[in-house]
Parts: sequence; C-alpha cells; structure tokens
Amino acid sequence: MIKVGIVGGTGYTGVELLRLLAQHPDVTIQAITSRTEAGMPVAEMFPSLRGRIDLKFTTPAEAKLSECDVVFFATPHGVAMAQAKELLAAGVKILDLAADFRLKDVKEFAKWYGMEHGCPEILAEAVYGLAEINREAIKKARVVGLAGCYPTSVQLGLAPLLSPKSTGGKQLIDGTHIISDSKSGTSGAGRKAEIGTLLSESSDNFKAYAVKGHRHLPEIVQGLKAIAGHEHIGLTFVPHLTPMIRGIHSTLYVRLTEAGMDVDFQKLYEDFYQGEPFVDVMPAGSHPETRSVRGSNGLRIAIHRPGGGDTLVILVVEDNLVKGASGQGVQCMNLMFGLPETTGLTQIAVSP
Ligand SMILES: NC(=O)C1=CN([C@@H]2O[C@H](COP(=O)(O)OP(=O)(O)OC[C@H]3O[C@@H](n4cnc5c(N)ncnc54)[C@H](OP(=O)(O)O)[C@@H]3O)[C@@H](O)[C@H]2O)C=CC1
Ligand SMILES: CC(=O)N[C@@H](CCC(=O)OP(=O)(O)O)C(=O)O
Repeated sequence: MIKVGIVGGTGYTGVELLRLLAQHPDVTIQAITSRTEAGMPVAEMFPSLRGRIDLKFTTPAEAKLSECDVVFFATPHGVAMAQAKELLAAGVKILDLAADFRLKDVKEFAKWYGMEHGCPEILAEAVYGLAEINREAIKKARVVGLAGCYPTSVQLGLAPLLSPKSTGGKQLIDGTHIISDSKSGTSGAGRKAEIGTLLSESSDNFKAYAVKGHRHLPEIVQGLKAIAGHEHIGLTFVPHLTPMIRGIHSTLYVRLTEAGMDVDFQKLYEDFYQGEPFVDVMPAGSHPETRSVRGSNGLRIAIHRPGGGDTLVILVVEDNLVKGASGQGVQCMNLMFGLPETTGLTQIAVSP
C-alpha cells in the first residue's frame, strides 16, 4: 500500500483528494493536516467521509510526513517549496497542487506569484503534471508540479493542433494569435472567505477578471511552447467567474493557416487522443456541458468550424477540482508508483 500524506486537508482540493483516495485500492492515508482544525476528526468536518476516513487532522509539524511514500500539497503557493528538500531527502515523493513547481523560469515565478523561489534546484528536476502530455517523465519523477485548472483545459484543448506528433511539423494554425475564453465555477477560488465568492456576489452574476494578466497565462504559454516545440506562441487568456460551484468551460479560438484549411480536425483530435482514458473527443457538432464531467476525472472536447471558415472553435469542459486538480494528482501518483493510470479514478460524472 502507498502511504499518503495530505497537507491542506480542509480546503476544496484537499477534501477532493480524500474523496478520491478513500476509494483507491492501493492507498493508505497516513496523515491529513490542518493548522486551524488540528485535533478534529476529518469525518466531523466532512460527514461525506464518515465510515471512510477514520483520522483526525494534525498540524503539519506533527504529521510525520517523512514516513509517507508520497505527500500531496493542497496548499497555497509557497508551502510545498519550503518543505520539499527535507521530504525528498527522506525519500518521499511530492505532488504539489499549487504553482511552486510549474513555471520553470524563477524570474517569471517571482513576477507572477510575488515571492522568490525557495528551491530552484528542485524546480529544475520537477516535472509538469499533465499526464496526457508528460506521461513518461511523470513515471520517473520525484517531484510533480500539477498543472493548473485553467491550464489543463487550454493545453489539452490545443495540443492536437500544435504537437508535431499530429501535425507532422506543419503549422496548421496561427499559433501567435490564440484566444482562450475560459469560465470557472467558484470552487476554483478555494474555500477561504472572500467577498467575490459570497452567494450574493457570485450567484445570478457573471464577470471576467484578470484580463490584464492572470498567473495562468505564463503557465499555459510555457506548456504550449513545449508541446509545439517552438517559441512562436501568442495567447489572449480571459478567465470568467460563473455562477456555478464546480466546472471549467474553455472556448478556444484559432485561425487556420493555408496548410490547415483542408485538414479533418475531428479525425486529428480523435487520433491524438485515441486510447486516452480521461479525454473524450465528442462527435462533431457537440456542445459539451460542465455537468457531464462533474465529479469525474474526464475532460470532454468538441471541435467546430463555424460556416466552414478559417476559424476553428474548440470547446473543452472539465471539473476544476478533479481533472483540474485532485484527480490529476491521483492520475500522476498512479504513474509515479507504476499503477494503472485509472486506478481509483473511474467515477462517472454526477448528472444532473
Ligand atoms: N480550487 C481549485 O479549483 C484548484 C486549486 N488549485 C490549487 O490547489 C491549492 C489548494 O487550493 P484549494 O483547495 O482551492 O484552497 P483552499 O483555500 O480551499 O485550501 C487551502 C488549504 O491549505 C491549508 N493551508 C493554508 N495555508 C497553509 C500553510 N501555510 N501551511 C499548511 N497548510 C496551509 C488550509 O488549511 P489550514 O489553514 O487549516 O491549515 C487549507 O486546508 C492552491 O494552491 C490552489 O491554487 C489547483 C487547481 C484547482
Ligand atoms: C475562480 C478562481 O478564482 N479561480 C482561480 C484559479 C484556480 C486556482 O486555484 O489556480 P491554480 O490552478 O493555479 O492553483 C483564480 O483565477 O485565481
């Protein structure tokens, strides 16, 4: 059995990890931390886990994380990098849901996250946690910086158009003018109290935010450049807050080049994602709904070419807390421990 520790067990991604790992056949949860709720039984705070998780929250200091095989950090940015060195020295693998190990350039990290990177040497060996793109590297990794919620939807929505594996090296789209119009439910902002996610502020309301620049922009651009194998990527990324709890819907707009005009994009996507257990390329003309992935690790994609013109519209839906966070974490953990990738992740979406 894999001994798992979770730092940040009271947050939305933390409790989602507990929900998934409680059903995982190869995992024992060893420790769950909370600074504010230490001593409280987990099932008292989350009755959905009654009879499933028989542990109390402990402080991070008391958690004996070095005795685990793997530790998930479901914490704000900056927490994992402060403990990574000690855990690695004790032979513990690390999966960080925050951004400490995502951006490879420490200057970019400091610019977007407002703090200096605490362990650039560990960042250098860390692998970006997007299994469909980085599967082989994740299998060998000691530290995985899990992809962000919006970045997962945008990168998987665009990968078939940019990867030389499917394009044969041809430029099928103008990669310098990509638009991502992305919408998230309020759980994306976490469980902490904030005015913007109050019921009376966020329900019956809809707004864009961070249009000037969101911290996921450099992460997505870094990922798209790696997928494409060149630097010529330009992205306009506009996130929106929608009046729902879970879910991300990204609508991606790309302009086709001459070389792209005669391509069968439905087939290109189906071929690229053939055999991928969590990516569903829907039939041509579909309109995927966030509800169709709610609570599951699935991501659904539909490709449209309105009026047969030179603009391709790609629709992508995922559950931000599952494929966008904790499910992605379990998927990467499975790879790191040589388990079938779908272990513990076969939940069907809750609908309605
Ligand atoms: N929500 C989402 O959709 C997604 C979130 N993420 C990322 O995952 C991480 C967690 O997000 P989310 O669950 O939403 O956040 P929450 O705000 O809901 O939870 C944060 C958790 O971290 C703990 N915590 C806070 N500060 C510290 C600290 N200094 N040391 C140890 N524990 C701490 C909190 O518990 P306590 O204060 O009791 O210790 C709490 O359990 C974030 O980095 C977020 O960016 C990634 C993808 C999607
Ligand atoms: C709706 C909302 O506020 N979403 C968050 C993004 C989700 C998140 O937690 O970001 P990471 O994936 O980088 O960890 C935001 O825009 O800041």
